[in-house]
Amino acid sequence: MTDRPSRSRYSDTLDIRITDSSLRDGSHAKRHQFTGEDVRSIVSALDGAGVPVIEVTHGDGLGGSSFNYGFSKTPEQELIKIAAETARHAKIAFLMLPGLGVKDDIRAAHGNGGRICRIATHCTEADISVQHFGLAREMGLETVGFLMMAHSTTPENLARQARIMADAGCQCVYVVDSAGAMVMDEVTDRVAALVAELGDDAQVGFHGHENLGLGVGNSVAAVRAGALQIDGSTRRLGAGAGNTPVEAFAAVCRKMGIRTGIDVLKIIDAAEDVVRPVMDDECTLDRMALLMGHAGVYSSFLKHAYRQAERYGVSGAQILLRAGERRLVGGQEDQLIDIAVELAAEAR
Ligand SMILES: C[C@H](O)CC(=O)C(=O)O
Ligand SMILES: [Mn+2]
Repeated sequence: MTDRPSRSRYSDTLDIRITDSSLRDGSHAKRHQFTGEDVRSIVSALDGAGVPVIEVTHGDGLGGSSFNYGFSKTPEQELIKIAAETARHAKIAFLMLPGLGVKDDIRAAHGNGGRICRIATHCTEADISVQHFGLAREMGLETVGFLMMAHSTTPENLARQARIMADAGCQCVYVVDSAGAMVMDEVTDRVAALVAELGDDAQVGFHGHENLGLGVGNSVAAVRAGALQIDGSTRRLGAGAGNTPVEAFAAVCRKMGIRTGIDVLKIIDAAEDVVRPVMDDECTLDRMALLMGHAGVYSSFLKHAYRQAERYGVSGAQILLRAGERRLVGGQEDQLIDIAVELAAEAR
């Protein structure tokens, strides 16, 4: 592979490390209805295929089970525990959004076998993660920072926010394309800005969505720009049109000589035989998902938009377009109700 800084290698055995988010980002697509058995079967298959990290939590992270975001069928701490008991090699990661989850949730996830604490903030609000990174490091957890909706700020601003996370104890800061709105050069510029800012203080990661059909291409661009950790979801099981498909990305990496530690044939089988049966539907690049990428809308809004469109008899596509105009961010799911009411009033 060319164009990659020679110092960039995750470890002696891996060039990059892939985290599978199907049991966390995929929770949005499942409307947070994962069962213990779903987690057991998916973790077992991914672990057997050599996936090094598997993320398990409510789609909106620890404490996400609520009226605003949607209630979980199974308590997430129970799912984390099952995942940790099932995995033989993979580390179990969990996500938390400060304020939605609290420090006690981190302690509980650690007690249940979670080993990587991923803390997510809007891309201009890294300062709210400082105390959580401090706690996680004190507890001996590996730390990852998630700068969400990264398309909505400049590479320079994003790098400044990454510095806040790294100084607080974050070991890898992710450029998170929550809306699946970035095209390759935008990923390259942001990842490169973080790599330049962080140097050896922290690694850089990339989390993509398929809303413009660019999950794999954008992830390759991120690796070329120096990202050492990449997220994906097997069978694209994630919000919006889903995440970068792990099985396709692993196959592409193999062709490019990038070592991921994942057995391509086994992950292809896991996608088809284990993950697909758990999914309600395929995560597809249909009109609604494509509009999200086009208008820069948070992927997790998709199911909420469908729900409010049905409830108020208005167009889901119009809801998403207005959400883009209002530049809504994660946590403003209730604003979709406001938009639906507005559209219904206009129609009368
Ligand atoms: C809480 C969000 O679903 C985190 C995420 O996966 C994203 O922003 O993308
Ligand atoms: Mn996501």
